[in-house]
Amino acid sequence: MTGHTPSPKTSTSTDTGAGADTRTGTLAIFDDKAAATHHLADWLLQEALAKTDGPFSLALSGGSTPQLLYSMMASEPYASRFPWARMQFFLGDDRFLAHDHEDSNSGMLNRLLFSHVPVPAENVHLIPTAGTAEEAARAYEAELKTFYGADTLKPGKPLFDVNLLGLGGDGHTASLFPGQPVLKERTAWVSTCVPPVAPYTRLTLTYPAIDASRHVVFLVEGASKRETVAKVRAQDPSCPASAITSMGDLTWVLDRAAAPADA
Ligand SMILES: O=C1O[C@H](COP(=O)(O)O)[C@@H](O)[C@H](O)[C@H]1O
Repeated sequence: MTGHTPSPKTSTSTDTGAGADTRTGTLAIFDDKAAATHHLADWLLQEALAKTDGPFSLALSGGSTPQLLYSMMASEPYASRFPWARMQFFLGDDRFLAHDHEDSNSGMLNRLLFSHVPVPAENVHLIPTAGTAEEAARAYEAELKTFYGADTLKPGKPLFDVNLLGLGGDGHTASLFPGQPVLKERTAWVSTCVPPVAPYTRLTLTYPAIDASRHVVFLVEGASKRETVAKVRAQDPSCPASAITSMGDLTWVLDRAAAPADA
C-alpha cells in the first residue's frame, strides 16, 4: 500500500498490484469495526493536517456504517485536532427529505458530527431540499462548481480530497443503484435516482464527480457485505460500485467480517 492511503496497523493488507489500482483498489483489513474506524479517523486527521495549500474537501457517505466514524471525529482526541476551518464537507448522497427527518443523511451528520465541532456553517454543504428533486440536484451541482472554481472537471484537479463511500448489499454506493439511468450519467455531477426497492427519491454524486477524488475510500463492515465486497472487487457489472474509480487511489477499509475469504 502507498503511505498515502489508510493502511492497517493490526491486521493484513493486500495490494492488488504495482501502483494504485484505481478500479479494484487496495485492501486494508482490521480486526473489528472499532479498529477499522479508529484507523480511518487517524488517517483522515493526518490527511487534513497535511493539506495546507488549500481547503481539505470531503464527500461523506450516509447510511449506518460511517456513524461510528462521525461520532469519533466529534470526540477527543479528534475533535480538538481537526482543522475544521479549513475543511469543506459535502455529501455523496442523500434521501430527498427534510434534513430533520430521521432517515436524512444530512440529519444524521448534523446530529453526530456538525453540531459538535467548530466547523464554520458555510463549510458544510448539505444537499438542498427546496423545490423538486431535479431542481435540488441542479442547485447542489452549482454549489459544487462554485467550490471547484470551474464548470468542467479537469484532469489532475480533484474535486474532493477524500470521497468516503459505503456499500449496499445490492452493490450500490452513494445512491448509484443497480439498473438506474443515473449509472449512464457522464456529464452531470449530481443526479436524482429512484431506487427500485430502497425507500425515497435520492440525490447522488455521479460517477464523474466521485471519480474526481484524490482518495476514494470504501468503508464496509460486517459479514452481510462480504459477498458484495468480493463481487465489486471482481468488477461484477451488476454492482454499481464496481465502476467507481479515482483520480488518485482507491482503498477498501474493512473489518475482518467483511473481508473476502482469500484476503
Ligand atoms: O442508502 C445508502 O446506503 C449506503 C450503504 O449504507 P449502510 O447503511 O449499509 O452503511 C450508503 O453508503 C449511502 O450513503 C446511503 O444513502
